[in-house]
Amino acid sequence: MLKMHRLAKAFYTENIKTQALQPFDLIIEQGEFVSVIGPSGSGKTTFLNIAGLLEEHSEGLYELDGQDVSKMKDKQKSAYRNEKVGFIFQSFNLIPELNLYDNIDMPLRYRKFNHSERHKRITHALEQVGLAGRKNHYPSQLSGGQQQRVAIARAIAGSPSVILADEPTGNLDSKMADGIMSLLKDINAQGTSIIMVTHDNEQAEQASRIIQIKDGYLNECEHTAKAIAYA
Ligand SMILES: Nc1ncnc2c1ncn2[C@@H]1O[C@H](COP(=O)(O)OP(=O)(O)OP(=O)(O)O)[C@@H](O)[C@H]1O
Repeated sequence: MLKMHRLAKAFYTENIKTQALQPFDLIIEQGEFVSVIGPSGSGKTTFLNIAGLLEEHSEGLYELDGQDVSKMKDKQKSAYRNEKVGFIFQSFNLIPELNLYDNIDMPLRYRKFNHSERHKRITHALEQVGLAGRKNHYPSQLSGGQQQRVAIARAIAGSPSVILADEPTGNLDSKMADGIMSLLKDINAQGTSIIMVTHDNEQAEQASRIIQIKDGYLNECEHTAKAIAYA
């Protein structure tokens, strides 16, 4: 569960203050699928980065699975991030020099799982994304949709409580995008929370909740049509 209370974020560059996120309250229960929409520069990535412990918030409280993350030291925070959060990016962010198996293995090694536990997790994750037969391939030998599946396998192999996806289908054609959306829905149905930034209203509608961010203000929306009307 993610619990944010009066959370806000300001960036300071030289003497300029940018209030990227205005204070907001938000609770996301375990197992929810939440879409985040909003115009360019509105604060979506900042929100996702704070949720994923990649960025510090400047005010308020953030608890991830009952732990107050603002009290954590850097090392403790990265270990907690690695355990609790899976990331999926628009540009896949796979390591080109490593085959699929080793790409998925990287974050698991960091968590010091033993060899057989890692093998079990990698094999299962590759099966779930439909790439079991490709473990020795390299990212460049795969289509964009397949590369995103590897990134999803890497995210789920660690059994995170939440997956944060920043425009996961932004670089894919519509058929591949549909495949990735149904995979994300399957993973969500197994209990993993998903928070997905998207510019695609049809995709946003597939989530159980839609949050719109505009000029740093977060608002809950019942429908994207309503969000567009406010934009
Ligand atoms: N590291 C930073 N330093 C200073 N300002 C920043 C930094 N990161 C983001 N901002 C500012 O915070 C605001 C929100 O940016 P953010 O990247 O979160 O928007 P976004 O909604 O994700 O945009 P897009 O859809 O274009 O990716 C913008 O005004 C941006 O310029």
